[in-house]
Amino acid sequence: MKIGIGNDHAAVELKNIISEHLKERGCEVVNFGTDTSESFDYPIAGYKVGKAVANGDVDLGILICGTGVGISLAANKVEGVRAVVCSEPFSAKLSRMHNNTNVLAFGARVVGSELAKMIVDEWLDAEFEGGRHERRVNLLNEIDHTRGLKVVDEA
Ligand SMILES: O=C[C@H](O)[C@H](O)[C@H](O)COP(=O)(O)O
Repeated sequence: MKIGIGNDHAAVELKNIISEHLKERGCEVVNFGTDTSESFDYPIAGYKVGKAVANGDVDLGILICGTGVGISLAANKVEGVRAVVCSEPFSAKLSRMHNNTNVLAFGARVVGSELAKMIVDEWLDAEFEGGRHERRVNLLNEIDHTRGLKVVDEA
């Protein structure tokens, strides 16, 4: 599996730890983030990873900034991206099973490295369940692709 990883200056160390962890799992890792502590604007990395996921250049994306919030917001602006910010493994796992998320974000100022690895593992090991969840993800996709939702707009 090919994973795109992105980060800002707040998350260089955790990005390196998570990249190593991903490689140990057998993943190929493509780095879209900064590698220095110099101030770096998170939307750039969030957009790059989001675009790589949406284009199919990578299978999934992982984003880390101070909180995971800004960088996930940037990724979610890219059509086709469903990014989730998680500080614990349960939501990470369910976000794939129910919401078919394709980008995971967390905060280097929020979670420690061991918890971050658990979040990543639960997310990667989970699978989309489909069924009723597919209908809901399709509604999300409709908003994403058309900026509207027929069931609401035409009611
Ligand atoms: O959501 C944004 C991220 O948490 C950034 O990492 C954070 O805003 C950067 O803050 P600063 O420039 O104060 O390090």
